[in-house]
Amino acid sequence: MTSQQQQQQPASPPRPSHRRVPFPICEDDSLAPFNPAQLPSDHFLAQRPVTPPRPDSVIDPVWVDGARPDTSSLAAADYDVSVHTGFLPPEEPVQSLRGAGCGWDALEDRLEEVEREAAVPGGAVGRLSERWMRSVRELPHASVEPLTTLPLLRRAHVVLAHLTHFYMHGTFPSQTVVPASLAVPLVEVSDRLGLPPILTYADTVLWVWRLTDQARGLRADNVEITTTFTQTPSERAFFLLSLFCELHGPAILRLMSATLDEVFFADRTALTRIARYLESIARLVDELTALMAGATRGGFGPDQRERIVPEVFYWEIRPWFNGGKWTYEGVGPNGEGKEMEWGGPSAGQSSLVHALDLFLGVDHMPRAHGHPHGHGKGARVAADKVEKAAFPGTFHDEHDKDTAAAVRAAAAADSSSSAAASAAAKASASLHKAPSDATFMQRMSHYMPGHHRAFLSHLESLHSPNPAAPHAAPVLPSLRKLARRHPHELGPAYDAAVGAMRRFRDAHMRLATVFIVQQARREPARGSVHWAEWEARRVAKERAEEERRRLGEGAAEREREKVVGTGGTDLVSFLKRCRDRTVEALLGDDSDAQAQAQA
Ligand code: HEM
Repeated sequence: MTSQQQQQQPASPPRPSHRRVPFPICEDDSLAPFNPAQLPSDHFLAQRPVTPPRPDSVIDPVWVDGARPDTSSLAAADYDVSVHTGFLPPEEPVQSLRGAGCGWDALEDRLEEVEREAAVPGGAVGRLSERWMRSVRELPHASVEPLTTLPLLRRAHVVLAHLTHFYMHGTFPSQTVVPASLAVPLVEVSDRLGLPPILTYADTVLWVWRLTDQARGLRADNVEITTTFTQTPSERAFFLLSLFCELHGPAILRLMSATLDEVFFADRTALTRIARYLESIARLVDELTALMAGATRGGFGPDQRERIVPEVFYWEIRPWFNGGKWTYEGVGPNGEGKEMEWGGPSAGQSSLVHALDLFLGVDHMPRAHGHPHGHGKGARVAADKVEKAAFPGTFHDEHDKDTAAAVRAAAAADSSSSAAASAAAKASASLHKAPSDATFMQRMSHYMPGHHRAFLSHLESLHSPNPAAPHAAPVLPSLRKLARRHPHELGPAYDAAVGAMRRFRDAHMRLATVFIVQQARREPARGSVHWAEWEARRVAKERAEEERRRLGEGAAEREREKVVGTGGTDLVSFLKRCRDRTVEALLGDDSDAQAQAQA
């Protein structure tokens, strides 16, 4: 543009210098390249966490310097979120700790051995050799001393968490004691990462990939999953499905960041831009939905070549993921064992989905049935009851004590007996441990790397005044509030984004139905360790049917619910509830939107 043309342009209103979308949003974006110094200090992608994650666990000063997240990513580096890779690490993960010394070579060796041993037709749950199990117990204690960077710590968690799950489910019924050779370094490494000492979504998706061709960078057709339990294409595809979703993270986060910049100003230009960004977010979320729909139909990813076989997933892969109430040997203050209960990995631990919910104002807080906005104590108690029914092992209650006792008793008995089977079923229903007043989504955040959890809590705090420091930082109106205030400018775009999240959850429910609910009803292979458990359930169900005939329909219905339990009914109603919470966020013809706008 010539200087003469510039003079003829209508003068645009002066704008503060930090009104700048921090990253190029799309190809034709005309904004200047991002300079991190231009971000306002309270920008959600700029600020250091107010409280660093798990500060009490950072005991090694070397770690403080060496393991800080990579700050070259120009995005919320202190939160370990990258502008190029989102919640995935900015560099290809460390592939091996060989050469680190201090016991890590031996741990890598055990992992390589067991991956080979477990790669047998029909799966190896409950059938690992005593030779391998013993070799794990006899491992020298690995020291975390050489793990001075975040990528090294991540690899250590991947190795130890996989070895732990191989070990615990290498016998049937599963083990209940994590040997000190795994437990001690796992707890130490977990503390430093702000993770629980169990296999998480980070270990199975975020941190276990490598590039096929280094020159082509991170993209869906150039990435491979490196560590699996079964070495099957189905397991690789299962993790790739989530990884492909995460690849949308950078674009989504950039749009969220740009939106929040505009929310700060909320003038006419800002509202137009926000509407555009929300529509783009809706399109990106629809791409996640398309991935899920592809996986449900049979093929997804580049050339639709990835495929997860539902029965292989359910019977051969998924049992390796189970968490439980385990004794971690040698981790107590005086070297004694410590009992802890944790659930296994779930894409419910994906920070990306949580970030979208927070950003759009999808509220998962428990509330009383029929009271969509009820948040009182009574409402929470009622909703907790529903969650307890769906995930009985999630809560600390009498049931947990019974489960541990039942498992111990069953382990002592014949492993093919129905007692062992039903105890194992009970144990595998033990999913997630966390405070009983937290929602499922809150509990899932305990399974995210500490930096990501801090990122989400910072995102949340942008809209909520800090009662301890009411004047500390300006509080942004939530996007939902803003959309209600400006229904004409923002309503349709906001609803488009929330509607996309609803379609995402609809597609996810279909996926869970095909891969879990339907499979739970099918008979596993006769030779597999699951057959006895399945048979015990079948017999119990038959008994319930007899009861139905004896007691009449209503009572029998209740019996049937008890039997199906977490195998189907409860899971579906839980996922439906997450979907319903999303629908509640829609503004639609929200009658009180105008009233809010006046407020
Ligand atoms: C075959 C693939 C999948 C299956 C069988 C599956 C199954 C499940 C199940 C059983 C739950 C209930 C809670 C739990 O057990 O952890 C769940 C929750 C959840 N999953 Fe998946 N899932 C799959 C893929 C994905 C993917 C690719 C994503 C997205 C990254 C995802 C996101 C979520 C979220 C966010 C929740 C929490 C509930 C909600 O927000 O609706 N899942 N999933």
